[in-house]
Amino acid sequence: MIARRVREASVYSEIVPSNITAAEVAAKSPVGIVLSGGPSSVYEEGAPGLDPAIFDLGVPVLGICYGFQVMAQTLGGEVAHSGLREYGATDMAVTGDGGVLLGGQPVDQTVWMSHGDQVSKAPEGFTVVASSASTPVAAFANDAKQQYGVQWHPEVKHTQFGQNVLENFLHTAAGIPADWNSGNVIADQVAAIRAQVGSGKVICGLSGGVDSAVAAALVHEAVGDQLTCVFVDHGLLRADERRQVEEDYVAATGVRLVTVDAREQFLDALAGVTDPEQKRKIIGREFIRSFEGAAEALVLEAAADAASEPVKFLVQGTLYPDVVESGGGTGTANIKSHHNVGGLPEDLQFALVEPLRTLFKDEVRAIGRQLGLPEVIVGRQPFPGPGLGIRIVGEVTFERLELLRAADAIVRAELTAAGLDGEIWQCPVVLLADVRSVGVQGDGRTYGHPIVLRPVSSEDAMTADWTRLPYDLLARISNRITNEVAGVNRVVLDVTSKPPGTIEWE
Ligand SMILES: Nc1ncnc2c1ncn2[C@@H]1O[C@H](COP(=O)(O)OP(=O)(O)OP(=O)(O)O)[C@@H](O)[C@H]1O
Ligand SMILES: O=c1[nH]c(=O)c2[nH+]cn([C@@H]3O[C@H](COP(=O)(O)O)[C@@H](O)[C@H]3O)c2[nH]1
Ligand SMILES: NC(=O)CC[C@H](N)C(=O)O
Ligand SMILES: [Mg+2]
Repeated sequence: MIARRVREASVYSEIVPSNITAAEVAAKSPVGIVLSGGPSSVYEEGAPGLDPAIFDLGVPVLGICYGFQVMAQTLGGEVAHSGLREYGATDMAVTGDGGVLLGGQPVDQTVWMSHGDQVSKAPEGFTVVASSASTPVAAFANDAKQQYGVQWHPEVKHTQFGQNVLENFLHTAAGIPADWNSGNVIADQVAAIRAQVGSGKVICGLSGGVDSAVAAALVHEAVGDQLTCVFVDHGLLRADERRQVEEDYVAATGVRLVTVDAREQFLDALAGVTDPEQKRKIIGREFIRSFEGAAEALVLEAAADAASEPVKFLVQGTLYPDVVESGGGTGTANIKSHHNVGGLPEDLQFALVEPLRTLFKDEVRAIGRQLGLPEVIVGRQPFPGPGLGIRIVGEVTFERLELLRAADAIVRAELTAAGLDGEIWQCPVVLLADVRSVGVQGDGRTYGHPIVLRPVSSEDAMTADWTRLPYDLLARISNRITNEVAGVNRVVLDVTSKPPGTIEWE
């Protein structure tokens, strides 16, 4: 979230683990450092600390929540567990003139807090610039050293002046210009792709989704017809998806596209598997096997006329959230293994070309528009690579896929008819295959499965809220699904935000 908000301030940002050394930080030449929050308590055995020399690099630092507490502790202040916890919206007051971080903001404001520990004494040289009823030291500043900290979460939208705090740190305190945007990404990436692949052949996993469409367009811009796109029909697709990609997509972009029919292969590999992480790893592996098959076929085809070399490069539309959620490196939690990152097999032979790996979805959409991709592609709702495979809670079978495909088609048709496609981020439809409940249909007893509707609103899939769909629309969807999809006798609505729920159920 913090990285995302920094980008929103037109400053490039990257996440690194807390055990990075000062030398490694220096090697990256950062112009500012933000220390994030976290669940530990600084005084606990084994709590994440940081290399104290980071504070001597002369780089401006902003500590947030746990980062603020670590800063206090490392620089000679004190952190205590007072038993006064603050969760959620909290009244905070700016003290004095607020300094660089809070100057110009209203004295009384609402911030989002989420902590049980607090800084009981600011380190020497630091001025307290905000406090709340339970937290006298809610923010501090040391202008001479350009070091700042806040107990609350400025990255959260519920914090009234949160973005302003971040921008004050970035632009005013650290003096970083607001000059990062998607325009420079295109030129940089085209150059980087050319340098990486040279005259080699490249294949791109193309799904019909936004990310791979934009990745393919960038690579096409860089290396032209060295590129062939490969669409894998793994049998976990939604109704009509294959035709859409094969016809509409090719018509809009003119890319060279090969389709691999891997329906049996995926279904066989998934037989008997119910654990979500295991499903994701199997799907990740079978995707790569399909790409290998397609690459070999291309080489054989080329062998007929020209010198044919193996395809060494695989383009994927991997985004930063895929990497972050897959536990991208040390120090971040593994939430779920996205098939294209954490689900990749160990014996991967391809060199990956992932020009969007550091970007968020809205940035990718902006790049797609700049590259001239049509709105039907750029504005599409996301659909995960593992598809319906991670929307069947329980074993994936052909019959269950058919059932879910039918329910999903109804939901999509109704949302489109209601004109809501542009308003919701996406609406996973989930089959609880291991749950059954009693119903009465056609005057007889049924013992069927529930279908879950998961409409969400989001800006970047990092956080999301459940979308308040009109009741009459929900009623129509429920009615149609229970009438038209045999085996389903109940439709339920998921009213959980992210966090704590993720968007997909598995
Ligand atoms: N059916 C598929 N065939 C080939 N490649 C795929 C397929 N599904 C996913 N991929 C690859 O995996 C990557 C990640 O999938 P993901 O769903 O995150 O992206 P997307 O489909 O391109 O965009 P969106 O998030 O809008 O659905 C894709 O960019 C693509 O490279
Ligand atoms: O290509 C993908 N491969 C995956 O393995 C995967 N898992 C989740 N998603 C999509 O990512 C976004 C965030 O989803 P979650 O809140 O469920 O993690 C949502 O948009 C999800 O649909 C995936 N996309
Ligand atoms: N959100 C956080 O960073 C919490 C920090 C620390 N665990 C606390 O409870 O005070
Ligand atoms: Mg997709």
